[in-house]
Amino acid sequence: MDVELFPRERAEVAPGAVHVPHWLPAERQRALLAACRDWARPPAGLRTVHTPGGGTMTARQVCLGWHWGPVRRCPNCGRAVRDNPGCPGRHWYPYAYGRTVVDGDGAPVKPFPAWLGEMARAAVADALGPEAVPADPYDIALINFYDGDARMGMHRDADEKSDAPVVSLSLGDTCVFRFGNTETRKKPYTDVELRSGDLFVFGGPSRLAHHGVPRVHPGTGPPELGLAGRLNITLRVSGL
Ligand SMILES: O=C(O)CCC(=O)C(=O)O
Ligand SMILES: [Fe+2]
Repeated sequence: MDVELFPRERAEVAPGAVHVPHWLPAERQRALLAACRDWARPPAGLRTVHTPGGGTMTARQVCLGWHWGPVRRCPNCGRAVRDNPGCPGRHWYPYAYGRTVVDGDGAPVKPFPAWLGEMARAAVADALGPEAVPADPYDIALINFYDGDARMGMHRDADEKSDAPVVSLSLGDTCVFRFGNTETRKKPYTDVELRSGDLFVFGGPSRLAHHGVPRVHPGTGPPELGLAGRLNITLRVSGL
């Protein structure tokens, strides 16, 4: 139960970017968490991601439908991407969607369930209106798990061919979600508090806006959910 003095209201943070507080009721949060726990198990389970720039992501990730990872071969010189830091091709197209966990156990990516696609469509309709629901099916889920000091740097979700809105659902600990602009990683941006059950949708002119998670507040999730840390599920249309 929310016991806030001032109930949190839905807000359009930028054109096409809408925050809907407590979109998922408690029992749907529990069901989604149970599904995430299954997806996180091997094979093709939760893994540590090495970013295109050579860093290591502190949030661990599992993908459904399509796996987001390094392309196996550099399109420029044909060598394995991580073996050729000097090759300019590395900077053109280092990461892409594929069907196997090339940077993990090599297993096929887990399927994207139809019910998750239905949830994404309902989320877009609620947040942006029925006319914003894409014709193409949602077919990618990226599930990020934040524990300890995990966070996520400012980036754009730009590896999809479709411009369908991205749907983001949060479970567990509250975080600061920074939603910026399409031009730079820097200001102007708006900091939004995402709590367990919150929905955030970004499409239209905000589809390629930079965003990130500068902070997660440990121990702030609903105790009855039974999750230490934060899970974020982003649902996307690949257009592939
Ligand atoms: O954890 C979040 O709220 C954001 C995740 C994200 O931006 C991504 O997976 O691309
Ligand atoms: Fe993102």
